[in-house]
Amino acid sequence: MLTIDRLQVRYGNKTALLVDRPLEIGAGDRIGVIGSNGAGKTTLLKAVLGLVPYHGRIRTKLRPEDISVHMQQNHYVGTMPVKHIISAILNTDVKTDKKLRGLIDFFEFSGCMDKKYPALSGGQKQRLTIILVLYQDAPLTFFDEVTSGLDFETRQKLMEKMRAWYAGKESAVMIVSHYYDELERLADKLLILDHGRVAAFGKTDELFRRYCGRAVVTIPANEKNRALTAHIKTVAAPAHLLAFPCADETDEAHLASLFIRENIDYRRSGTDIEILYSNVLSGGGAL
Ligand SMILES: Nc1ncnc2c1ncn2[C@@H]1O[C@H](COP(=O)(O)OP(=O)(O)OP(=O)(O)O)[C@@H](O)[C@H]1O
Repeated sequence: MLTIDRLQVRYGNKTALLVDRPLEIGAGDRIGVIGSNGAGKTTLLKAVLGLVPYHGRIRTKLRPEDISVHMQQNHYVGTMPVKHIISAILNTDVKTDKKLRGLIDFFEFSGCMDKKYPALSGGQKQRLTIILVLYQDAPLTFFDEVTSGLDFETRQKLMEKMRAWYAGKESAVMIVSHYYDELERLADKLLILDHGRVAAFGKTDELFRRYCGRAVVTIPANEKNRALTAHIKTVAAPAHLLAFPCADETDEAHLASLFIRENIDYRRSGTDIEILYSNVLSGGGAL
């Protein structure tokens, strides 16, 4: 659908993004893009959309109108009800357009239609833009931090809706997010950027196996737990956790029985994107 190859974006004399390997986006892909502030995530979307000059190649048969985008900041007229904004932007009749009604119902937005934009909550504002974006049924859609600023519960609900909306659809989605939990729900591939470079790209489960093994078991990083596990191999993890890689079931069972015996709360995961991200950045590798 779209291949990004040897892409370089510079702002002045500073390289903001350098993609040194082909990144392929295919039909049905759900690609999560992660990286710390300034890693080049938005710059990548802007290059694909032709909003910034770049060197390199972006190969696609998609026409500009086949790509839709939900950028971080959106502003709408604040003096008229939202329903008029929707019908003006989409050039359709809100009352009779079945596809639009379906989206409004799906995202539980009908109660907001008579409100003005400034009167909407953060989550409602995001749902408005999502409805406008999804209405286009584009083969490829970019979402740039759709849920930033929303509370945990609203984020979870919105992501669950998005996941359900896209289930079984052929359209490809690329979603930039700082929230690992929502990417775990939505993305099956990951693009990890670090200081403008591609640190990793691939299927989430394959990357997980490469960097962390079959699973990781995590426990709180306190003094007692450190002492107890000093002899056990760890992988990189956020500061509040100790993470132990497991190559197979036997490793998992061994750790679980130790932690049960010692009455330590533990968590097992084969998909934890935060741990995966930590290990990609720390240059960790296979077990
Ligand atoms: N218009 C611009 N002019 C100059 N530098 C820019 C411009 N836009 C972005 N940059 C710089 O390019 C780098 C990448 O920025 P980008 O916005 O792509 O990061 P990001 O990964 O999306 O960050 P965030 O998570 O904070 O949104 C940063 O160092 C940023 O300061």
